[in-house]
Formats: sequence, structure tokens, C-alpha cells
Amino acid sequence: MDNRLYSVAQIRATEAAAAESLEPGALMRRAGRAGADAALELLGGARERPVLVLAGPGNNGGDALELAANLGEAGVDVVVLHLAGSGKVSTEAAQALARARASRANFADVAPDVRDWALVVDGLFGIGLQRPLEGRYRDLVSAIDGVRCPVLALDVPSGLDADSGAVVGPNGVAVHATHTITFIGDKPGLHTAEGRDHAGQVQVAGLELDEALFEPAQACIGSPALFAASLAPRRQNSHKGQFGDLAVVGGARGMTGAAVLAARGALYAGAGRVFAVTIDPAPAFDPVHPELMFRLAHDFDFAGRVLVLGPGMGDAMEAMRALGHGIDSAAPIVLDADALNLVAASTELQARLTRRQSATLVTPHPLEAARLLGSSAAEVQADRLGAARRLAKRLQAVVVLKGAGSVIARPDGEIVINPTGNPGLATGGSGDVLAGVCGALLAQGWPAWEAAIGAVWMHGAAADRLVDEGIGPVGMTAGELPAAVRAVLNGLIRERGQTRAR
Ligand SMILES: NC(=O)C1=CN([C@@H]2O[C@H](COP(=O)(O)OP(=O)(O)OC[C@H]3O[C@@H](n4cnc5c(N)ncnc54)[C@H](OP(=O)(O)O)[C@@H]3O)[C@@H](O)[C@H]2O)[C@@H](O)CC1
Ligand SMILES: Nc1ncnc2c1ncn2[C@@H]1O[C@H](COP(=O)(O)OP(=O)(O)O)[C@@H](O)[C@H]1O
Ligand SMILES: [K+]
Repeated sequence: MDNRLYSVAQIRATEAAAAESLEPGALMRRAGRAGADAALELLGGARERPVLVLAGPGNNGGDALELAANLGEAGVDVVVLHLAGSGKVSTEAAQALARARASRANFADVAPDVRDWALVVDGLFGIGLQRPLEGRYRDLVSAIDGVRCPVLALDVPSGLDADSGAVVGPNGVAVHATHTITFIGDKPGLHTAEGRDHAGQVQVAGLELDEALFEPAQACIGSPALFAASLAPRRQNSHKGQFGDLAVVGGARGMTGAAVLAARGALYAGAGRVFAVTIDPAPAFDPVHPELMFRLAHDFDFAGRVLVLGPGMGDAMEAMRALGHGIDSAAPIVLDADALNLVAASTELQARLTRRQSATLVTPHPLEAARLLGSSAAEVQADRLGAARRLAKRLQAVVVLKGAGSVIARPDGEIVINPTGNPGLATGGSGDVLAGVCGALLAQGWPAWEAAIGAVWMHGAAADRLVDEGIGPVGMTAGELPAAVRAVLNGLIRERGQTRAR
């Protein structure tokens, strides 16, 4: 499966290079053909109700007009609403308009009433959108929100920024598509931030372009193939010492649960021995998981332990001291939650972090990332890929910027966007479990990059599995995640073993 993601600039460069050896309009005709095929598939055999095609003023509108002509030829009842702009129209789009006018598609002059459409096709704007949708465009987007049928977006749901997944604003609106067919290559904005809500199911139509026309992608969608090398089955002759000692350091007064959740996540993801190391005195043991060993941070020997620092850690002197020990340790570490806030507040800790010799993995949510970058959560969300890249470079760490479509970045700028997970994860403690799973994979010897991609993928897949079982999204609890992560991980290892045996 091709999982590469391209920036708008890269798509434009590929488009321009391809155009040199193609006759004018060839790409638009291919896009219109691919779009029509996708529309016909969505329609199935249904022909009773008409299809509404919205065509904008630019080349995205051109694609829509080609699609409308194709659907007309296929015997579909098509109504086109063409919103011509005042600017210059490309030769290709003008050709597409002439073709659609001459076809069996019907043109409407005003926005038809919201009717019982079989399908609405959004060809208003693609990657050329420059400013928020206003006036009649905005009204149309609101009208589309009221339809009950599938909505197929061409290239990008109109109003969405294909690079960032933000709705172009301020106060912008964007089409909510059930399906998006995107052209030439897949785009990051369809998979993170607002993108997942607006794009629906994404399909890529490559338009038959030669591989050599593409610049190397710097981003891709996460999948188990990216961490398959670490999914080795355990040898029969194994012992717990081979799967690492992991210590979760956190759990200040009133926040012991955060450390326990991370520790349970680590236990279920296969760490050999797991310590819950608390800042303040905690219960002597976890009755549900007596396997977990409780220690006080003050007395704990950090040496040789993979560390997950932060869940419920607070900001007391003892937390600062434990964090300093952790950052200076020679073992791989995960920094989450309060540890990130403490690092954000101290340039000295930041400097020590960049001097570390072994793996550092940081798992901020958007507000924590904003504190580390000295910006706001809104600014982070407006450019999640950029924020994750900047942070990875600044901290010399693998960064997981959490939230719908988690963005995983490393210091050289490489990005993975995670496709699994659902809003059931938007509940207190699910991030603690993720941090524990990251730590467990590091403790078992996974490289930091694979551990981050794998932990985030499995954590999301665990939540998807719980939803499939009727547990969530509403009311899913973080405590239910570890067992589901375990099932996902063992399933992947089994699958991998079977593929290799064949
Ligand atoms: N070129 C090719 O070979 C291929 C291109 N392909 C297709 O083309 C798409 C890109 O086409 P594009 O560059 O024409 O941009 P597009 O998204 O149609 O919008 C630009 C138009 O909208 C206007 N406009 C912008 N913002 C606005 C706003 N808020 N409100 C109102 N108007 C606004 C802007 O006018 P202006 O800013 O000058 O006013 C301009 O007229 C791409 O996504 C893919 O679908 C495929 O067919 C493959 C081959
Ligand atoms: N809407 C969502 N879709 C997918 N994943 C989500 C969503 N909301 C939250 N998550 C995931 O849930 C976890 C929440 O972590 P975090 O914000 O640190 O919560 P907490 O501090 O309560 O544990 C992250 O892994 C995040 O990516
Ligand atoms: K569109």
C-alpha cells in the first residue's frame, strides 16, 4: 500500500513536471474519470434520484465538470451548479466547462433546494484555496451539511487546508464529506486536526503519473509495516530480564492513578518488570495488579531502568529532582504530562535533554506542545506537522503530538501520521496508558522511532477494537485500554510470524 503523504508544494511540482509531457487537460480528464468512477461506485445501482455536482471557479471546478459530463454519459441524472469566479479561467477548466455544457448534465443557475439527492459532489475548491469561504460558497457548505446522502469531495473537502488539516479561517467553514478522492498523491491535511472529520474515507487516484515525477515524501501514514522489524516472536528460552525494567515516575499526592495507569499500560505491553515510582507516599500495592512494584522516588535507584517520567508527577521540588535524575540517565526515557510542563519552564532542563546520548521520546498533547514551543494550543493545531517537527528538532527527540491523527516527528523532519483511534480516547488517563506502552516497547529494545509509531498505532487500534465491541466511544475508560493493547500487540506478532513462516 502506498502510504506516502505530499505537501501541496510537492503536488504542484509533480503536476507541473507531468504537464510538460502531456496534452493540455489530460490530468483534469483523468481526475474527472477517476472521480466519476468513485461516484458510480457510491451510487451502486441507484438511479432514481439525481446527483448534485458543485463546481467552483478554478481547476477543482474543472475536475467536477469533467466528472459531471462522465456521469451524464453513464446515464446518471446530474444537476451541475457552476459558480464561476471573476478571475482568469485555465484552458483546461474552460474545456471541461464546454464539455459538460455539451453533455447530458443539466445546469442550474441558483442553488437548488436541499432535495433528496443520491449524492453530492464537492468540486468547489481544492489545493488552490487562499482564504476563508464566504458568501454563496459559505452558504453552500452549510446547505451540504443538511443533506442525508453521501458527499464526495474532489481532491480536498472545500475549505480545508490540505497541508495542515485546519479549516481555512478565521471563522472558516469546510465541507463535511463522507468520502474524498484525492488526486496525484495523498495529503497530510486529510488525516490530522480537522481533516479526519471533513474528509471521511480517503481514496487516492494517482492519475497514472510516473514515479520519477515525485519528490521524496517526508511524511506517511502509520501502519504496522513501519514497525514490523520489532514484532519478533519471543524465543522459548526467554527470561524477564530480556524485556527490560521499566519505572513510571509520577503519582504526586492525589494523582497516583495516572502513574498506575501508565504502569498497567507498560505491563500489558510486555515490559519485563514494572515499577510505579511515586513522588508522594502511595498505597503499598495495586490490588488489581500486584505485579506492579511501588517505590518512593526519593529512595529509588534510577540506574538501568527505562523511565516514563511525568504521569501525575506534579511540580514540587521532589518532582524536579526526579526529573533531573531521569533526564541525566543513560537509559531510554519517555517524557509525558507534568514532566513536559517542567521542561517547558526550564531552559536548563531543555539543554540537558538535548545532550542525552540515548533515546528520548516526548508525548505532548497540543497544550503541552504549545508550552514547550512558547506558543498557543490554537497555533499548534493550525500547523500540527510544523509544530511537531520544530519540537523534535529543538529537543532532539522523537515527538508524538497527540490528538485526532497523532503526528509523530523526528529531528530530521520525517513525519508519520497515525490513522487509528477514535474520540473514545478523549478521556482522562488514556495518554498515561500511551506513555506506559511507549516505555514498554523501549524496554523491550525497540528503537525510539518504531516504539513511537507502534505504541500510537496499537493504542489507537485498541480503542477501535473496544468500539467494535460496543465499549465506547462514549464511556470508554483508560483502564480498559491496556488489555486491548495487549490483544492488538499479540495479534500483530502472530500475524508477522505467520507471514514469515509462509
Ligand atoms: N492543474 C492541473 O493540472 C490539475 C489540477 N487539478 C485540480 O485542480 C485543483 C487546483 O486547482 P486551482 O489551482 O485552480 O485551485 P482551486 O482549488 O480550484 O481554487 C482556485 C480558484 O478558487 C478561487 N478562490 C480561492 N479561494 C477562494 C475563496 N475562499 N473564495 C472564492 N474563491 C476562491 C481562486 O480565485 P482567486 O483566488 O484568484 O480569486 C481560483 O479561481 C486541485 O485541487 C485539483 O482538484 C487536478 O485536475 C489535476 C490536474
Ligand atoms: N478525538 C480523538 N481521536 C483520536 N485519539 C484521541 C482523540 N482524543 C484523544 N486522543 C488520544 O488520547 C490520548 C489522550 O492523551 P492526553 O491528552 O495526554 O490525556 P490524559 O492526560 O488524560 O491521559 C492521546 O493518545 C490522544 O492522541
Ligand atoms: K473540493
